[in-house]
Amino acid sequence: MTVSESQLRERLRMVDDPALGIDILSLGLVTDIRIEDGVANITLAFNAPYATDEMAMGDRIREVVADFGLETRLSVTVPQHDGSNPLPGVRNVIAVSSGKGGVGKTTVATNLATGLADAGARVGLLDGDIYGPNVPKMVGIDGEPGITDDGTLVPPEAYGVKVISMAFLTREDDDPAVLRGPMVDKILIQLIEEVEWGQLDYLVVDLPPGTGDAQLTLLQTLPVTGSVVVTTPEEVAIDDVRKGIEMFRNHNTPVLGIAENMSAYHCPDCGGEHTLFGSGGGREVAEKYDVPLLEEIPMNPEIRTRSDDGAPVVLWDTDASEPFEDLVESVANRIGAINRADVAGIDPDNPTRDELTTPTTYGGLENEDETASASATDHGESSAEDTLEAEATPDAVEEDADSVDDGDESETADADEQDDDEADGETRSFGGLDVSDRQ
Ligand SMILES: Nc1ncnc2c1ncn2[C@@H]1O[C@H](COP(=O)(O)OP(=O)(O)OP(=O)(O)O)[C@@H](O)[C@H]1O
Repeated sequence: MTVSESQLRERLRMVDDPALGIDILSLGLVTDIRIEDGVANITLAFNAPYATDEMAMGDRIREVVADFGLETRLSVTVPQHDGSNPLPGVRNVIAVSSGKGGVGKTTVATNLATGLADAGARVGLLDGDIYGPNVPKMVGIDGEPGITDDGTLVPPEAYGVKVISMAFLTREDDDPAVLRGPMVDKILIQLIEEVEWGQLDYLVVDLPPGTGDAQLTLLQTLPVTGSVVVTTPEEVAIDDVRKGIEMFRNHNTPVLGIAENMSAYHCPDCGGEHTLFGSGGGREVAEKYDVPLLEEIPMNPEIRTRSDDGAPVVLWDTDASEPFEDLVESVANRIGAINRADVAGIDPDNPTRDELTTPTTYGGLENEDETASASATDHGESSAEDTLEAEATPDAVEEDADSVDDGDESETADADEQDDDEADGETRSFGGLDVSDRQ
């Protein structure tokens, strides 16, 4: 059967976006289609690498295309931010925040970062918690960053995650409580801008607890894609969550959702479930503010012992790791939904067809070849093209766990491979997914 590009394009209306509930063509997510030698080359405006929803849409597109007897090659053209972005190589910034201290914010940030890297993504972790920079300990780094000739910090790695922490820049005898505001700002900006982050799919930022000046500095300096708000379920913690959500909304930063930590304790002795900090607070506040409840993480001593050992629990295949695996998936999917809603010009929390504009946001479906790339350039977007080819499967935990023993020289073979590939712009492949960056 011969099929034209416009016929194939129309057929892609059969592929719905699972988060936004609208088909990908109407959303303007299909930015180019070309059929050559029995292969349908389709370009998509996706920007959440390894998000399961985006991989599922890729599979669905392949099925639809196969009905025409064609093979599929999917490219992802990512709108990169313009020149004012201090981190041009970073696709998504995820802020992890909490209204008050001690609720498990750093535990969530470290598990999120290492879990995303374990799925195959390129990840950085910025420990911006000036009052308790615990990230290096929780991921088992005791080395220090390297430094280039021009004074840029080179982050040490753990489990494939590039890590920078306040702990690297403040001496042990520095009392963060006495650091004055401008000094804190200076250090935070240095942590963001003077670091060799390279190309990252996700930069996870562990914010200090609360809603003070340090948080505002970070929000004003970083292009935050969305924030995860961590809380325990009790009333006083929930009151602080409200302030946090309002702070993000005042800065036009999407709230990815609530992670309720220490939700319940499953007692191994009596078999009962105890809600030490009450229950339902996270769900209540999520409903009130119309944001997703991303996960309810039970209290489990294994979560603490793994963190204390510098090997986040998400990397271990146990009962305690499951809520964090789910959280990683929900966060990546939510980031993807927010980016795709942005392309479509609609509200990710209330997507309706009424708000849709012409589906040619930055592609050139109607206008072939040169026009498509010219259109992307007009928007000040350099396009990185990724190729989705197969399903992702997480890397073996043990291999990653071994690599932490090497401390700050813990760059894994995978990461080495990845760096080489990036340098010459060839396809990089890990976790079963082929991705090629054209820089
Ligand atoms: N679900 C959980 N079950 C058991 N222990 C937990 C859980 N979540 C966190 N912890 C433990 O609670 C302690 C506090 O967690 P964490 O340091 O992540 O909190 P935080 O909100 O970042 O604190 P701070 O405000 O001091 O930075 C740590 O010892 C951590 O291992």
